[in-house]
Amino acid sequence: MDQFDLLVVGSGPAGRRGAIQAAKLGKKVLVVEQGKRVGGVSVHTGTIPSKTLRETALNLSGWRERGFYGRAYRVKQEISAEDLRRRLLITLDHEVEVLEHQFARNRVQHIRGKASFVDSRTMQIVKDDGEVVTVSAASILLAVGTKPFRPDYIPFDSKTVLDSDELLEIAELPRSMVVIGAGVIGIEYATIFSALDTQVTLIDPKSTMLDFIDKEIVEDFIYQLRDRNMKLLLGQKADKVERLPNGKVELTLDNGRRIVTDMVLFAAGRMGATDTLNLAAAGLEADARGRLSVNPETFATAVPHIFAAGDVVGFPSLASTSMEQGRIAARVAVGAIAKEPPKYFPYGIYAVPEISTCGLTEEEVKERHIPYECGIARFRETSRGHIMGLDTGLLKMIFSLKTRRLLGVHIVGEGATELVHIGQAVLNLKGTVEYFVENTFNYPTLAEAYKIAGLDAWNRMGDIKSEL
Ligand SMILES: Cc1cc2nc3c(=O)[nH]c(=O)nc-3n(C[C@H](O)[C@H](O)[C@H](O)COP(=O)(O)OP(=O)(O)OC[C@H]3O[C@@H](n4cnc5c(N)ncnc54)[C@H](O)[C@@H]3O)c2cc1C
Ligand SMILES: NC(=O)c1ccc[n+]([C@@H]2O[C@H](COP(=O)([O-])OP(=O)(O)OC[C@H]3O[C@@H](n4cnc5c(N)ncnc54)[C@H](O)[C@@H]3O)[C@@H](O)[C@H]2O)c1
Repeated sequence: MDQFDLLVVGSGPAGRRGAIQAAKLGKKVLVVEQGKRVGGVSVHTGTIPSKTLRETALNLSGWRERGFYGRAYRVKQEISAEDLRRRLLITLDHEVEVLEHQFARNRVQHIRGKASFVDSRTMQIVKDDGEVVTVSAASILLAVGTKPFRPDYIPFDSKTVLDSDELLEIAELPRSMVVIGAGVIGIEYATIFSALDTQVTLIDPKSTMLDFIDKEIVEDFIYQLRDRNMKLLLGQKADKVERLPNGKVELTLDNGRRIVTDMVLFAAGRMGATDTLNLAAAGLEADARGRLSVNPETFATAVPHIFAAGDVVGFPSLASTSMEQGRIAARVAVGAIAKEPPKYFPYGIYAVPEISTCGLTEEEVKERHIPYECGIARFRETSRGHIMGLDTGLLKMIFSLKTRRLLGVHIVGEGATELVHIGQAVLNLKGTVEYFVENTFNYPTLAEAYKIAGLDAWNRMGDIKSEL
């Protein structure tokens, strides 16, 4: 039986970063991955495919140029599912190639198979051909991620009623689509398909959406979705979903309303992929959603030499945070020093338009009774915005009146997920409104919106007090 310093189950962002970190510290590392290729949900069905699809949709539809040339502008008149898939396959190939090269350079061994516990230090790996390999390790990192939540009352068929993993395989683009679940996945895909001229209806039992995002940003976002004729049915539930003989799908909502559509995407959350790990043999137990509890600083589970990181430990379930969690877990596992990441990390929602945010929302600032001032800039006020033909886009910053420090930055619009990092740096370095007022920004850029929003707040906050 082979013996390793660290055995990593799963090759997504958490597993991959953890494995390479341990290898960089000179440890003998094995990664087990059940999928055909390394990369995890992030590379094969989640982050990278959805973002590639978005990029292709925006490029081929000419979406970014419509501010100038009108809503009828198209780069390609007939966009097919094949057009979308072509770019996807090339991007995924590159991602996997880079990852395999990283493993090879760092002497990380990897094996294809399904891992499950024999005891707390031993796992068996069942390969595709049925061969069983047993390995043991001083520490184990569970980075098994999640799979889509698929309740029994939804008649999934991979063609007209699908989950978000299956959506990438569709043969043709639907003319109409109902998305069930207005979480991040549902919203991203709903807006991407809407940009491709699919008539999209988004349904969620909750009467609000994106509750963790600043309300003003969500209101602006919703306005933009309605303005382009997307239907938002919030506070409504699909009680029944039936496939019709003519190939369409009929939904019956809890208020009796019926909707007939070409395709249904069910995107109502994900479950930790722990059901086949035989956790009990290691002395571990998952919660009802298949997730594992960990110490938030070390990512150790209840069994001290078994760690878990990434989506399997729950919030925030991002590729970005999963990578950091995996790295920290691996460092702790092999006895190196690990530092907690800064408190505020960015959240990027790659909808059309993008939303990105870091720090406290205005609602949170109010709840904490912090006296504050907001600064707002609209992209259409920037020269770069004029050049790009933008008539939407909003950047909002919130400052403490007491310390003048930036408390939160919230953006909706073109480039939001890139722009947010300026605010994130100022926030985590404890910068004040003066940073934006005193520094010169490149011109013309969208980043100039920071300057405009900074000045907007500063004009109302008054000049710096002498005691500061
Ligand atoms: C549609 C979609 C879009 C997303 N977009 C973004 C985004 O834009 N930005 C962002 O930051 N995040 C995004 N995410 C979230 C992101 O993909 C996840 O946070 C990230 O993939 C989690 O990484 P992970 O390492 O925990 O596991 P995963 O990436 O889920 O990988 C886990 C791997 O473990 C393997 N595995 C599981 N069980 C076993 C076993 N028993 N034996 C062997 N192997 C096993 C699986 O096959 C899988 O390959 C998105 C997710 C989805 C679904
Ligand atoms: N850009 C990004 O960072 C990004 C993109 C996609 C996904 N993700 C991650 O993936 C994870 C999963 O995303 P998600 O959108 O599937 O889940 P989610 O939990 O964020 O949202 C699920 C939505 O479905 C609704 N819902 C729950 N049960 C339902 C039911 N039975 N019928 C109808 N609606 C129901 C909920 O009200 C909620 O609005 C998230 O945690 C997210 O962080 C991140």
